Amino acid sequence: MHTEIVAIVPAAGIGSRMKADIPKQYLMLGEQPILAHTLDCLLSHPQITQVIVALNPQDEFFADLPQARHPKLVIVIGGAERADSVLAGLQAAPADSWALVHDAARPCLTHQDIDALIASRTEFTQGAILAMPVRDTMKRSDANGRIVDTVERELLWHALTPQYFASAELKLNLQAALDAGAKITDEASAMEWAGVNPGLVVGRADNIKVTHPDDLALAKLFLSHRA
Ligand SMILES: Nc1ccn([C@@H]2O[C@H](COP(=O)(O)OP(=O)(O)OP(=O)(O)O)[C@@H](O)[C@H]2O)c(=O)n1
Ligand SMILES: C[C@](O)(CO)[C@H](O)COP(=O)(O)O
Repeated sequence: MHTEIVAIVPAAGIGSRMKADIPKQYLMLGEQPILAHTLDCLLSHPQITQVIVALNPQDEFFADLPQARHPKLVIVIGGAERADSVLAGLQAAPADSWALVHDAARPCLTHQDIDALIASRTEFTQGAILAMPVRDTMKRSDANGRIVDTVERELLWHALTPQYFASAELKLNLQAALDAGAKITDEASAMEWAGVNPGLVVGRADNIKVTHPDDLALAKLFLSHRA
């Protein structure tokens, strides 16, 4: 059974936690911006037929990226929240495709992890996400920063991206969850809202999301080790 696989890249954020003077996806990471690294990984994967990028309506940087002219690329306008940007990408996805939704801010993704996630569909037929088991003891705090209790960590995971679902099912469930006012911070939470139990595929620890200023040096170190 051949299924078309598209990548959807929410890239419409402003990166406020990064405290930079430009959106974080355009901060230089070695020789090119963060988003360029992310796009290179997805555009070069042989099973990905389209890369749909959701941009901020005020984006003034994307057109200058060499990747902007790639024949596999499709541009859509993102929305107020990440989920809205993903939904805009899903509107442009072929109806019978499967979507790999991947944060622009995760530039250290590898083909190895993409291959593992795509292959997981034989086991997780309703979709799966890359994730990392929690390694530290996990504490829950009160509003004053004091420990309330320790959370059992054996079954806790860090959700990563890509997150891999049938485009039509994800679009339907994401729209319904948002219409119902559900808090949706990743694609799996929309599928969970609809009663699906997505699979968890162990991903690389270096597939970090560049969120705070010190994440940039870490991402640079990870990519330099690849080279
Ligand atoms: N309205 C939004 C908000 C976020 N994103 C994208 O979703 C990804 C993960 O979100 P996050 O790391 O939170 O990025 P920002 O929202 O830009 O960061 P911040 O929350 O610090 O402003 C990023 O690639 C970001 O560009 C998006 O496409 N549309
Ligand atoms: C999708 C995600 O990267 C999974 O961990 C995360 O939920 C994004 O959160 P953000 O606050 O939008 O960065």
